[in-house]
Amino acid sequence: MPSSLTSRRPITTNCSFKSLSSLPNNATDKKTLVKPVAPRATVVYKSAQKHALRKPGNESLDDLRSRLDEQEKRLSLLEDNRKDALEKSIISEEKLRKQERDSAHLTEQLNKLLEKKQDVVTSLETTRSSYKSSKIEETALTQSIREAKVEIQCLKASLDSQKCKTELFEREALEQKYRMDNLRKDIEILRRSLDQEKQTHHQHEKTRNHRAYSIEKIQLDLQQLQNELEIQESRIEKNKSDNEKLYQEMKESARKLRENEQHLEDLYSKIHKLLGRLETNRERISHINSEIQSVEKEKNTLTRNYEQLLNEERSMKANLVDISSKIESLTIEMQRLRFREEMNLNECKQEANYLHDCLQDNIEKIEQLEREIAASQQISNRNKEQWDKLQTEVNDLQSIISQKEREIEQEVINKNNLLRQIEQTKESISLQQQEISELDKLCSQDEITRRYLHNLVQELKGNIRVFCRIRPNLSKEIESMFVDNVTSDASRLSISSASSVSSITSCNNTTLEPQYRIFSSNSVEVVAPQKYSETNKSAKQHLSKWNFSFDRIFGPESTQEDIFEEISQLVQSALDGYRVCIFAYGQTGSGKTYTMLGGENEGESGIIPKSMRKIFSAAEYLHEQNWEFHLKASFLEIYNETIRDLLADHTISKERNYDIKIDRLTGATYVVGLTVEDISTPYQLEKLLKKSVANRSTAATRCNERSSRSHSVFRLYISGRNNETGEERMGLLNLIDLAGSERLNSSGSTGDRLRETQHINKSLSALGDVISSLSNKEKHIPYRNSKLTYLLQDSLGGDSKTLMFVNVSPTCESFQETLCSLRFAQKVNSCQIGTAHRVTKVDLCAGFFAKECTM
Ligand SMILES: Nc1ncnc2c1ncn2[C@@H]1O[C@H](COP(=O)(O)OP(=O)(O)OP(=O)(O)O)[C@@H](O)[C@H]1O
Repeated sequence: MPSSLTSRRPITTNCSFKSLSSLPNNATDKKTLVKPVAPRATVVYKSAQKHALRKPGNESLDDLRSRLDEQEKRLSLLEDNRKDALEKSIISEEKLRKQERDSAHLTEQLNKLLEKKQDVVTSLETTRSSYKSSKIEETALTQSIREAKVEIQCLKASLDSQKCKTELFEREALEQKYRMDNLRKDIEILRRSLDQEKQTHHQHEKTRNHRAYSIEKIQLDLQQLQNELEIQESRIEKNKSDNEKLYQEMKESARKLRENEQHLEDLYSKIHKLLGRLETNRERISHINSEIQSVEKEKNTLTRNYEQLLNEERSMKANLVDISSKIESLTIEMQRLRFREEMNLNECKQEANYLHDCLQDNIEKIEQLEREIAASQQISNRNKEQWDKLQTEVNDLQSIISQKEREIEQEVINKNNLLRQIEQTKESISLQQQEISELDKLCSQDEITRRYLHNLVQELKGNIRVFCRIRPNLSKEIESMFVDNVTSDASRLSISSASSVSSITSCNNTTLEPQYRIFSSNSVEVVAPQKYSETNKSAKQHLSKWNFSFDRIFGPESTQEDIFEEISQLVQSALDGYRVCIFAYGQTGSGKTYTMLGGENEGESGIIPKSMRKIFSAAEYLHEQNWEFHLKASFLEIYNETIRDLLADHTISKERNYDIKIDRLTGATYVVGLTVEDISTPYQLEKLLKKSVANRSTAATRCNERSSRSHSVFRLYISGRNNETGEERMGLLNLIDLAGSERLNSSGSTGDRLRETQHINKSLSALGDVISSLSNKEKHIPYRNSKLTYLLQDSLGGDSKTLMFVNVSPTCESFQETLCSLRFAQKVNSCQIGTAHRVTKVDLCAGFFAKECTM
C-alpha cells in the first residue's frame, strides 16, 4: 500500500541506528572502542598495583628485576591484547560498514522495488479502469446484440407470418387450380355429355325432351360455372393484391435485415477492437507478471541476504522480518491481484467467446433469413406466374364457354333438322333391311350353286392340271447379256419377233438364241437355233421349234395376283372339304419359291401366304353362314430322302427319324412325331411360315446361289362344321416347293451336291411315275419309290385335286433344262386321274389329323 510504503523510509534510518545502539554507549570513536578488551588488562594492572604497594626497601634487585620483567611481560601482553582488540575492532568496524553498505543497498533496492510496485499498482489501476470501460462497452454491445436479436426475432416472426401467408396463398392457388381442373373436367364432361346427347338425339325421338331439359341444365351449369369463374377471378384479384402487399412487406423486412446486418457488422468490428484491447491488456498483464516474477526472484535473493544479515545482525532481523512480512503481504496482494486479473481475463475471454458465438448465430440467422427471403421471393414469383397462367386459362375457358354456347345454339337448330332426317332414314332403313333379307336368301342359294358349278368346272378341267410360268429376265441377267453383246458376240444376227400374240426373247433379238412365243393362254412355242437341239443338230432348217400346251401359261409380265386369281378356286376347294395339292416344278432358279412363297419385296407374296389370307377371309365370310373352321398346319422338308420338321428345333429335327404312315381307315398319310400347330390368326400363320423358311436348308450351287436343295411341303388341315345344319367338311391343302430339277452334267455338282442332285432327280422321276401310273390306271401305283410320293399319296390320288406349276427360266444357259421341264409337264398335263371327292366324315378325319400331332 502506498501509505505503508512511504512510512518505510524513516524506518530504514532507525534501523541503522538500532543496529548501532547495540554497541557500548561510549564506543563512538576508536579509543573507546579499545575498551571492551579491558577486563583482561584490568586484572593484569590490578596485580601490578598489588606488587607496587609492597615496600621497595624490603625487596631485592632480582625481585625488582623479575617484577619488572613480569611487568614488561604483562605490558607486552597487554600490548598484544590491545592490538588484538584493535584489529578486532577494525574488523568489526569494517563489517559494520559493510553491513551499513549492504543495508543501504538493500534500502535502495527496496525503494526501487517499492517504486516498481507503485508503477505496477498504477498500471493495474489503469488496466482496471480500461477493463471497466471495456466492460461498459461490452454491456453496451451486449445490449445492442440483445436488441439486434429481438429485432431478428421480430423479423423472423414477420417472416413466419409472411410464410404462413404465402402458404395460405399457395394453398388457395392450389385450391383454385383444383377448382379450375374440376371446372375443366366439368366442361369436358359437359362436352362429352353434349356429344352423347347429339348421338342419342340422332337415335331416339323420345330423348328430345330430355335433351332439351339437359341442355337447359347444361346452360344453367355453364351459367353457374361462369359465376364461379367470376368469383374465382375476384379471389385471384384479391390474392394478387395480398401478394403485392406481402411483396412490399418482404421488401421492408429485407431492408431491415440489411440494416441489422450493418449494425451487426459494426458490433462485430467493435468486438474486434475490444478483443484487440483485451489482447494488449493481456500482454501488459503478462509483462507485469514477468516483472512480478523478477521482483519475486529479487525478493528471494533479498530474503536470503536478509537471512544472512539476520544471522549476523539480530537488530536488522526484526526489520527484515517486517519487510518480508510486508513483502509477503504484498505478494499475497499481488497474487490476489493476479488471481483477480486472471478471473477478469477469463471473464473477458468467456464474454468474447459468448459474443463470438452470438455473432456466429446472428450471421447464421441472417443467412437463413436471406435464404428464406430468396425462397419467399421465388414463391411469390411462382405465384405470380401461376396467377398469370390462371388468368389466361380463365380467358381461354371464357372463350370456350362462349364458343360452346354458340355451338349449343347451332346444335339446337341442327337437332330439329336431324330429327326430320332420322325419320326419313328410318323409313329407308326398314326398306333396305327387307331388301337385305331377300338378298341373303339369294346369296345362300348362290353359294350352293357356286360350289356345285366350281366343282363341275374342276372335274371338267381334270383333277390334275398344269400351269406354266415363265419368269422374266432378272436385272443381273440383262446386264450380263448387254456385256456379252458388246464385248464378245458381235456376229449375232437380229431377227424380228415372230409372235403376234405375245412373245419374249430370252437373251437378245437374234436367231441364235431361243425364244418363247406364247400364242394363247394355254400354248407356247419354243423356237431355238439348231445348236440347242439335241436330236436335230444336223437338220437343214436353221431353227428348231417345240409346241407345248398347258391348262394355263403365264408370261413374264404375269403378276403374283394373276397367278393367285387362277388358283384361288383350288384353295376354296380345300375349304369345301377337298384334298388339294399344288406343287411347283422346275429347274433351279426358275421361280418355284417365288411362286410358292413369294419375293422379298412387298406385294410379291406367293401362293402360300395368299392362300392363307384367302382361307381366313373365306372362313370369316362362311362364319356368317354358321360355319366354324379349325386350322392346323405342318411344314416339313425332304432333303436327301430324309424328312425334317421345319417347325421343330433344328437340332431335334436333325437327330430324329420321321416315318411316314398311312391311316388304314381314311387312307390319309401322316408323319409320326411331326409338329402340327393350331392356327387361329393370320399372325400365327405368318410366324409359322417365317420359322419354317429360316429352318429350310439351302445350299449354294453354281446354278443359283440361294438354291433350295430340298422339297418343302406345307400342309394345312381345314376342318369345318356348320352349326346350323350339322354339315362337316375336312379339307387338306398341300403346297409344295419342289427342289430344283437339274441334269447332273449341267449343275456341275460334285460330292455332297452330287448326292443331293441324285436324290432330287430320283424323287422327281418317282413323282412322274406315280402320275403316269395314275393316268394309266395301273393297279400298282409306285408311291413308295420316294418319300415325296409316299407322303403325297393321299393328295395325288384320284379323289384329290392336283395342280402343277412348271416354272421356266428364260436364260439361254437354262434352255436344255427348260426343255426337259416342259416335256415333263406336258406328260403330266396329258394325265387324267379321276374325279375328286369331298371328305365329309369328320370323325374319320379327326383321327387322321390327330395322328401327326400325337405320334
Ligand atoms: N415371276 C418372277 N418375277 C420376278 N422375279 C422372279 C420371278 N420368278 C423368280 N424370280 C426371281 O428369280 C430368282 C430365282 O427364283 P427362285 O428362288 O424362286 O427360284 P427357284 O426355282 O425356287 O430356285 P431353287 O430351286 O434353287 O430354289 C429369285 O431372285 C426370284 O426373286
